[in-house]
Amino acid sequence: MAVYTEVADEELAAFVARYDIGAVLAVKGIAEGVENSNFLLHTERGFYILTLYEKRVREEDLPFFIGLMRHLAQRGITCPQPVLNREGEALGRLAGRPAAIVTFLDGMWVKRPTAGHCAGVGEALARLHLAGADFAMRRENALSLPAWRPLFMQADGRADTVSPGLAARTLSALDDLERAWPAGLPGGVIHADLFPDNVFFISGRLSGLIDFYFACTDAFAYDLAICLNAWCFEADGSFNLTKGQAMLTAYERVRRLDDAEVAALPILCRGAALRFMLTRLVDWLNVPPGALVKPKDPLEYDRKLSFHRRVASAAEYGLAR
Ligand SMILES: Nc1ncnc2c1ncn2[C@@H]1O[C@H](COP(=O)(O)OP(=O)(O)O)[C@@H](O)[C@H]1O
Ligand SMILES: N[C@@H](CCOP(=O)(O)O)C(=O)O
Repeated sequence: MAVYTEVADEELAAFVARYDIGAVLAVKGIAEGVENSNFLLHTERGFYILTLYEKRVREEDLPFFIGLMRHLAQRGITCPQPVLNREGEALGRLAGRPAAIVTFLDGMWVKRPTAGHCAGVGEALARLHLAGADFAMRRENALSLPAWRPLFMQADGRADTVSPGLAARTLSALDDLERAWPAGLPGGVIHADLFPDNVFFISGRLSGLIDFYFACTDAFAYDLAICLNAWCFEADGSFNLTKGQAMLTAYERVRRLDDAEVAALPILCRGAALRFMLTRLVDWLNVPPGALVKPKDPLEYDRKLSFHRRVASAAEYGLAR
């Protein structure tokens, strides 16, 4: 469960009283997620999500995330909407953290995605990329290539305690990526964390996207690489070509990849795998005492990275050209 910050009942009641959502009837820490503290808030007006922003979210970036969710919703992307308090503000402070209340989205995330789910995500991702085109704000990706070596340094020489050889494998991948990371690919607003737990479905149909707190301005194809990593591998570590094909075909029905993006896909997939391996590794080695959180396995992404390092072209992900 990701609850890093506890909220006292009186403090919560005073915070909620600033909104037009009635009094608090119940509040529960949410048993998913690893980044922020999330609570399901039941008030006299219905259900909401209360988020307290934690370590990786910079307070100055919050207007970008809040503005983006509103912008995307206006363009037909179903995502949580920030609730404004009586002063017209979406952001406040609670228990010493920046905090916001957003609308509750119906739907469930899928633990075992099928090729059909992967197609749904491919299409939704491309729609998100197009919908973000006229969003006026920019936010650099704080977890892109320049951040990876410093993140690895945070593992503080302890990588090999997680798996023998992990430090050497990571450094070799980092060297390769720093030499060849592509520049100038088509880009704009990307979600940057569209994992299964951030995509809701109702009766097999995609019903909404959540968790825009890594969203930023970066290459569209990198976002697709993140999704290929997160959705198209099986529990035994194998890449499922049918799922990759379903995702890429559905994406391209909405937004066609250009030749440079197709050529870059293998290295983008390596970068995406390394990025999630590194944040997971740092979190695995630094669980805050008393936090209710289940850290995610960094080695899952170490194995995915090894797979991508053997990939020669986007055809191996299922892209037909
Ligand atoms: N707007 C929402 N509507 C419904 N459930 C939500 C909403 N936001 C978050 N959740 C629930 O909370 C969980 C954790 O949220 P998430 O934003 O992924 O956490 P984190 O900020 O730690 O990444 C989700 O998997 C989902 O179950
Ligand atoms: N998707 C990331 C973790 C990001 O946080 P979450 O709270 O959305 O799960 C990963 O799997 O490493």
